[in-house]
Amino acid sequence: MCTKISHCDALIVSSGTKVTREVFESFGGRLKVVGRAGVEIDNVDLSAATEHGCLVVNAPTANTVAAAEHAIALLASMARNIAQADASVKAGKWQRSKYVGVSLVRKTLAVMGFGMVGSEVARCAKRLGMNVIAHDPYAPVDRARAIGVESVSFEDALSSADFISLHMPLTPATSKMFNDDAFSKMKKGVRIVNVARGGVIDDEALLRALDSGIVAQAALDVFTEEAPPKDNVVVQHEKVTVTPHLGASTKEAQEGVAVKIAEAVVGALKGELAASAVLSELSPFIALAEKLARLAVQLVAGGSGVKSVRVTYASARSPDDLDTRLLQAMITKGLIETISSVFVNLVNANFTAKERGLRITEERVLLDGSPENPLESIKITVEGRVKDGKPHLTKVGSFGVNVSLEGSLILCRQVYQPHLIGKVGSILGDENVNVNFMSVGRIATLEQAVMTSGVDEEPSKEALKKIG
Ligand SMILES: NC(=O)c1ccc[n+]([C@@H]2O[C@H](COP(=O)([O-])OP(=O)(O)OC[C@H]3O[C@@H](n4cnc5c(N)ncnc54)[C@H](O)[C@@H]3O)[C@@H](O)[C@H]2O)c1
Ligand SMILES: O=C(O)[C@H](O)COP(=O)(O)O
Repeated sequence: MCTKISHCDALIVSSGTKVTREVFESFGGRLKVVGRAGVEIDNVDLSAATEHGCLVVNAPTANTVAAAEHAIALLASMARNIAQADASVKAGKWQRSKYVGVSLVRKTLAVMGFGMVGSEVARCAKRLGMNVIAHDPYAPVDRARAIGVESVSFEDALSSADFISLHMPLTPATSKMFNDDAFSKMKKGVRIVNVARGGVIDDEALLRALDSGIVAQAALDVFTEEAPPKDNVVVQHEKVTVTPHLGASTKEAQEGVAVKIAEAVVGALKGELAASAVLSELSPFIALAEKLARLAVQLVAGGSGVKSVRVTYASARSPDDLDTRLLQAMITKGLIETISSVFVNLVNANFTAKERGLRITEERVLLDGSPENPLESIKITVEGRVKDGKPHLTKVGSFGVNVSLEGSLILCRQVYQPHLIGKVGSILGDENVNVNFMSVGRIATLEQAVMTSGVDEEPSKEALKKIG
């Protein structure tokens, strides 16, 4: 493929095509945009795209209904053993008592991930007479309430659901989040549907849950490895119904993503601002804006979600001399990409924010002093500056801190008291996680504080739980 495509300016792919660093290198810098005709862009090497100055755009809404309909189809066919019964009759058997199913009406469905697909599944399930609850730490509570769905905690969703349908993106936080611990909290006999990403389920843990009867049935459209090996024990399990990543495979959805991605690619090729056109003086602030937003959205996890964000730029430049469109696009990117499968770039940032009901208001603080430096600081809920060309976090809420935003950070709110720093250090040390710096921002002695630790390695979820 690499020889043919080296004469192209744009590439459009589905989830099945891996756009690797080698593909970008084979273009010799000619490739200007990669279009992902779908939602998830986990098949595109984004750091290679950035290094090669290539925009990546996707079509995040055109297959939503198709995916939701597929989830409902799998839910209903699993509950009534359609796939297993079909195979049985085709094999010349007539086993009516073997395939007695369960009803959906008045049963509780937990929708995990209340975004475009999850909320559509919830609407469909309510029309089928199901009681629907949702778990999504970043979705505004009123989004679920608006359609009569109760937002609940992860544990409450697991313990009260008869059916669980997964609709969150595959991120470091959601990878294998349905593991032995999660299955142990579920109601015995629960039924699970996954049309999100295979990686959110720990396959071995699912197998143990199926064999122990905790999980009565599973219906899977997505897999950790696609196509899964023929002898994959989960795929071959008699209690499992499987389809080959068909969530978006309707004529209507494929036409929809085709039109949307063509428009996005043309828009990108004509785009006002391309990544490579970034004014070099703003470059360090681009990274700062995105990192502050990624941090801010995680700080509100479990709250009512992010609906409106106020951004304050402190600068000695007059407003007319400082174009913040790019900074706002990067803030949108940080706020949405951290919790979603949508890929945000300069071309789609405004549209994506509006589509998710995210309001970003900007204000300026005009500083005295030399306009040499384009910006003194950017404040979201967190505040940061650029020091020696690197993004720095300087405030979390009302707490002053001073930490580099390079690499991974752990932030802990606490009442500052002796031994806490040592305890956090030893929990991380037990996991061979190297702490490259630690700082505590506090208002006064023995008052509320924020401890910020920079770490070289990603600590385990268990370690973070212990620190919490
Ligand atoms: N099987 C298919 O063919 C198919 C089709 C469409 C979408 N998908 C996949 O389904 C997933 C959802 O798609 P979408 O368009 O609804 O995306 P979306 O971004 O609209 O929704 C994802 C939701 O997950 C939530 N989320 C993030 N982290 C979470 C966590 N830890 N716990 C609970 N919720 C969390 C986000 O807040 C967001 O609301 C994506 O992974 C997408 O790739 C698959
Ligand atoms: O992420 C998506 O949009 C879905 O998984 C569909 O992927 P596809 O483009 O391979 O159908």
